[in-house]
Amino acid sequence: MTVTRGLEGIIATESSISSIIDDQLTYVGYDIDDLAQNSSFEEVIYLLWNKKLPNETELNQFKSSLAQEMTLPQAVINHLQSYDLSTVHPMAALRSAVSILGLYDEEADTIEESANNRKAIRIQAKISSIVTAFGRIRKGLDPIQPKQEYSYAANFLYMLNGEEPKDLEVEAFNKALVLHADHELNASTFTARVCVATLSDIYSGITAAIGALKGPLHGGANERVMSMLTEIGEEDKAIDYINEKLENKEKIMGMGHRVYEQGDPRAKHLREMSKELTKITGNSKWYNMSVKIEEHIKEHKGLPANVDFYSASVYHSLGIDHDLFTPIFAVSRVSGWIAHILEQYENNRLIRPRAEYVGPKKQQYTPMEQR
Ligand SMILES: CC(=O)SCCNC(=O)CCNC(=O)[C@H](O)C(C)(C)COP(=O)(O)OP(=O)(O)OC[C@H]1O[C@@H](n2cnc3c(N)ncnc32)[C@H](O)[C@@H]1OP(=O)(O)O
Ligand SMILES: O=C([O-])CC(=O)C(=O)O
Repeated sequence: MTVTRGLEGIIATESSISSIIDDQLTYVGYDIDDLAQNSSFEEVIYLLWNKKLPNETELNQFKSSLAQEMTLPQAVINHLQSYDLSTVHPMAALRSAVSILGLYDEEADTIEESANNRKAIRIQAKISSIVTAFGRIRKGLDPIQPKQEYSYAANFLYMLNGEEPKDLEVEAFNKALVLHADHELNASTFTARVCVATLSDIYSGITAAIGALKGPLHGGANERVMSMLTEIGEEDKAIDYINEKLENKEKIMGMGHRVYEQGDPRAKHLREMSKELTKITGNSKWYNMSVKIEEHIKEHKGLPANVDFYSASVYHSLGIDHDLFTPIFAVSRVSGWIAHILEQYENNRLIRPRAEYVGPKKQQYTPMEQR
């Protein structure tokens, strides 16, 4: 047996959802640059789930079905209010809350196609309400009901902050959601597919995927990028800080990627947004510091920035709490997880690779009293 550590380069499935070819990312064949520039997040969700762009009527219907499903069961809110949110990481709370959401969905345990399509809408709609409710409850505030007339991006910011978001904020947040929506067979998507390939249900698949996204080598990196920038504090300290980390063989969060060699095509959009948002904050420190780090790592390690690097300063500029960065990634990526889960069900086979056994062999069993 040949072991490929981390399954690098292994083609584990066929998929017609997103592709990365020659460092270019497409969703259903549409270039991410075009989608980031032109589309709403709702349009992208529709594209990922239906493999075609919606016409105006289809999009309006889709938007309204999402907006109608955003309200959370009171039991989920009660659950969020029942523990000490000052000590719980929001990704842990989200993982548990999505699982609990399944307990209040009468169709949770069926994997029948039309039920799955209805659950897809419910989960996509409600995940944003869970994250924003968490963000408010821990500050002693009540969750806010979404506005039917708002877009998904605008509703998220509104439900989090309780005030009408500015156009530039909605535009930036919508673009971030579009850019994070899907990414071929990344670790959390693979996790979701492995889970449902046992013919388990969609809530189990999403709960498992949230657990995988939480880790710092994956979605958890965006929060840690902001911790790093905050720890550095001043622009002129950035290079010494990074050099020390590299000398200690520590990884720089938001840098490097398993698949991209030259660079992550999403990073340039987030870099531009990070720069643009300094217009709102009047503070270009985090953007300037990020550029310095990116250039230094590229030059000295040959590693490009990934999607998590500039999303940190983008979300910070939008006034979002740092530990909500990864939950926001989940709010977007759940669209991709659902698309992959539905694709897995369509042509399912149990995912069960092998391990090469390297432990001791032919051991003699010793009775307890002789050990
Ligand atoms: C949305 C996302 O999930 S994007 C990724 C988010 N994660 C991060 O930003 C965390 C930081 N980055 C990393 O840890 C890695 O680049 C990963 C996990 C993303 C991909 O890495 P892999 O393909 O598994 O590469 P691996 O971790 O084996 O690293 C290969 C070499 O590059 C180095 N390297 C990779 N990334 C980094 C980094 N960010 N900082 C410093 N060195 C790095 C490793 O130390 C290793 O060096 P060595 O060969 O001298 O030991
Ligand atoms: O594809 C990966 O390995 C990680 C990533 O960039 C993502 O999930 O967006």
